[in-house]
Amino acid sequence: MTVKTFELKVPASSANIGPGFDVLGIGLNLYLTIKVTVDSSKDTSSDPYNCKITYEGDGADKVPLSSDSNLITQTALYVLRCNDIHSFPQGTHIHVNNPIPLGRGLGSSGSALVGGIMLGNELGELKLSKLRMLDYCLLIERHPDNIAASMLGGFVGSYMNELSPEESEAKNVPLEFILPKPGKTPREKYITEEPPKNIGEYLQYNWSKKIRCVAIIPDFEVPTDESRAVLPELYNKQDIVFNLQRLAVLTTVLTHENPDHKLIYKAMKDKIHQPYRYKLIPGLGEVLKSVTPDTDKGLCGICLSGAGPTILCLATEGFDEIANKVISIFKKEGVECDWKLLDLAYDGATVEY
Ligand SMILES: Nc1ncnc2c1ncn2[C@@H]1O[C@H](COP(=O)(O)OP(=O)(O)O)[C@@H](O)[C@H]1O
Ligand SMILES: N[C@@H](CCOP(=O)(O)O)C(=O)O
Repeated sequence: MTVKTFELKVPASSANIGPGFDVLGIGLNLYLTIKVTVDSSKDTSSDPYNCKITYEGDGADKVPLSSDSNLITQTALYVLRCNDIHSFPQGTHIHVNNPIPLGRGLGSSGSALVGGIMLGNELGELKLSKLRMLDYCLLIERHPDNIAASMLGGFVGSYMNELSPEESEAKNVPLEFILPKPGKTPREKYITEEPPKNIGEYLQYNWSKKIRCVAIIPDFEVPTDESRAVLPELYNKQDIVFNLQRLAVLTTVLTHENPDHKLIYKAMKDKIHQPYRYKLIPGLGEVLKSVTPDTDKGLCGICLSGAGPTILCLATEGFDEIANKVISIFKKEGVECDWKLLDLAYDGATVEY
């Protein structure tokens, strides 16, 4: 009888940071943990792929516990399948503890994907590097900002490489062939090939240790798919240049040891995703307009976190006051909020035996 145990820890993320839509992200010290035990003497045959799942934390009332429909295990099965392994080892048990609120723009799905890929990597003893694992993540998530921040940690910029026509075709394969719905897709259509190599490039920037993150979390979900569906296909030149100019300044100004609050605030403005998302998040326009370094001591910048509805305030002090101001604006719209004071998770996703 062999027993193997290990624990995966994956940070939450806040993607975009204002103008860096699909480009920038920070890993946050709010961790999805996955405790794994493989005990070959245990009977796990009641699950279609031999994996007992237990779960606590956010989403406990709705996250599926069958390995063919849970995002973490579906993702692990995808990596295993690409490496010619078609089930979890006999006696696999994963216990998930998830404090990351689902559907709020703190990267819960990105963290689940990163956790799932790492789970497959460990169980299959595949020895994939973090960069290679990001290729697998990108076939599912299709934008690099949140997954790169969760996988690598810290403050990360990323872009997608231009791929050959064949590689692009492989990258854009329908999602249901990668994460098949239980019983819906014929087995022969499952993707069993490894993803193209080096789909993305990533760079970790420094981050001023004086800047902390206030996440104000409204009590409703905005699924990322819906929040992306409201964005236009085409943009005008002025709006793109507006964002590019700010992005160039933002990635450096956030690294300065002594933060320039007013410059950060201005450099965090955006014209390519936040305005289109106002209609999904009552109060968002008012929040972004009303909380400023002039009116709120300690505030550096404010933006929508990921696809929303969470608001990310970067600040050096006055954390409670800033959070309470945002909460009071949402309250006028009938929206209740929770809030958390977070710091960057510099190590990214980890595995411990
Ligand atoms: N720990 C988890 N385990 C299983 N599924 C998860 C987990 N975290 C997120 N998900 C899935 O991802 C969905 C949320 O993804 P998404 O809409 O992209 O929001 P977010 O901004 O939180 O990433 C959830 O409704 C759930 O289906
Ligand atoms: N760039 C993406 C980021 C989505 O992040 P999430 O935390 O909401 O999953 C977007 O803005 O759509």
